[in-house]
Amino acid sequence: MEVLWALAVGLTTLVVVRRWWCAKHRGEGPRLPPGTRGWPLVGETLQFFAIFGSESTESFIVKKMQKYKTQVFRTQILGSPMAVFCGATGNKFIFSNENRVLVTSWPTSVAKLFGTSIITTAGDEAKRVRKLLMAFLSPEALHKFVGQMDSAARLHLKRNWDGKAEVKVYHMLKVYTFSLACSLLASIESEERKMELSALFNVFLQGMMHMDLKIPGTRYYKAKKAVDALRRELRKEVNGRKEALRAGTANPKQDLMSYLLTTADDSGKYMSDEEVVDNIINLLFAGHDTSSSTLLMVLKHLAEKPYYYNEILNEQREIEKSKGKEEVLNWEDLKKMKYTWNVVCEVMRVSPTVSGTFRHAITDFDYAGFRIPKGWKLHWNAHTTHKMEDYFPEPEKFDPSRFEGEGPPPYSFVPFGGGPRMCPGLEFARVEMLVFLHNLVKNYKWKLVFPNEKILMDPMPLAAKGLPVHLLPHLQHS
Ligand code: HEM
Repeated sequence: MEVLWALAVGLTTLVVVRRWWCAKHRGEGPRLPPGTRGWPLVGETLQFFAIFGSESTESFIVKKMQKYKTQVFRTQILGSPMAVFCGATGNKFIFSNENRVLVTSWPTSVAKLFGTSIITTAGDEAKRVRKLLMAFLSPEALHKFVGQMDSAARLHLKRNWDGKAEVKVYHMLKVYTFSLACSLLASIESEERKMELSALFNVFLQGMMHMDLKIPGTRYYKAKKAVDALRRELRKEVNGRKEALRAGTANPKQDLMSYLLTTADDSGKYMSDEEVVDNIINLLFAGHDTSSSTLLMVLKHLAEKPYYYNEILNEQREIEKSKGKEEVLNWEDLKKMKYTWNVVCEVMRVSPTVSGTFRHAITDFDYAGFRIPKGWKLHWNAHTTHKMEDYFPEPEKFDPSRFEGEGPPPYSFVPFGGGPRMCPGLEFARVEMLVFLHNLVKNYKWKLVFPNEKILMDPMPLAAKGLPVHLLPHLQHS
């Protein structure tokens, strides 16, 4: 009974405090976007992050958009006021105004772990780093890595899928994308070395979004230790590579590490060894979980939709027929994978791997008739844009033909973001995923072990049971 009384008093107090808080801030400026600050201190953090915790990621934002009927609304997340920009118009504004009125934004604790790398730089420095990275990540530079990716995919399938009746797709895809990233970014080929780095990397990933408590045993503390160890290990690789480049036993264009060590920026300046290490860690982070989560969703959709699987198989078989048995894929082959890529795009439309990212306002500015004050956080959201009827008729229908011809209107399909901060790894991801799908479908069909397995957003799509599948190898075809 006493517990009930205490609960009732507690709840009433919370409601009164909340009303007082809302009333206090109601008059804070007629031109601010509509919205509410939610509860004192916590604001609407729980509701907002709940969108990342379930499959129906758009509910919080969609409800607010329906309520306010504007292109932008305000909320309060983790103690900061935030404006949420909706739809293609909102995306266009955010992507076109980097360094003018806004800049990219990561929590300080996360930025601290990444040191001096692309995501922690802004303005001219960000442009300089991006240009150096693009020397390796541009389509032209990636041409020569297609064959290497193909060999890596074949080897991975041979070692980890062939002869198995069942595989846990999520784990296998992570192994594949991490291993490929180690090879292409730093020519790390030893399985033992990859496992050592992957173990450190996983501790880093598990703790990076946690609070910087500086208490031994906490997740962030462990993540900091793990990233320090990763830095030491990659520093050893960099030293070894510099020796080899001097001795002429390494190729200046063999991987990202070599590119970064041997390419100067427009002013003739080279990246420091620390910068090279930090950027490789950054790309390992940004590049492997994203691709594995996307492939996970592609494999899930293909298991559920045999029609699209068969169409992809036909396309890939045509490419296979045009090649010798041991001949690896090349850039021309990738150009023929249009249908397969349209299916991947439709999967990224209905289940975007990255829901959206954050910026912050570096000056007061006006948008859609509202004032956004300097210092506010800003958010753009792929999930909501991808489900808008205006850009995608019958948005719930799975239909890869949306990507034929001109495709969706500008800024409406944004799985890789946009503008100067757009994902620099887009082409890398495209090639990596197409090459993997080519090799997978031509060897296997698969069936979900748990047809209704839940997909969690953590914050990227993750299958609750790891998406185990029954593997059904094709009978030998001519
Ligand atoms: C399907 C796979 C991938 C998806 C869906 C994806 C998506 C994204 C998104 C949405 C952003 C934020 C863009 C913005 O804020 O406007 C981003 C940033 C980034 N991505 Fe990717 N990405 C993928 C693969 C990769 C790969 C393979 C790499 C590297 C090899 C990579 C490297 C990066 C980096 C370094 C950034 C930060 C860019 C900056 O802050 O300027 N990504 N990615």
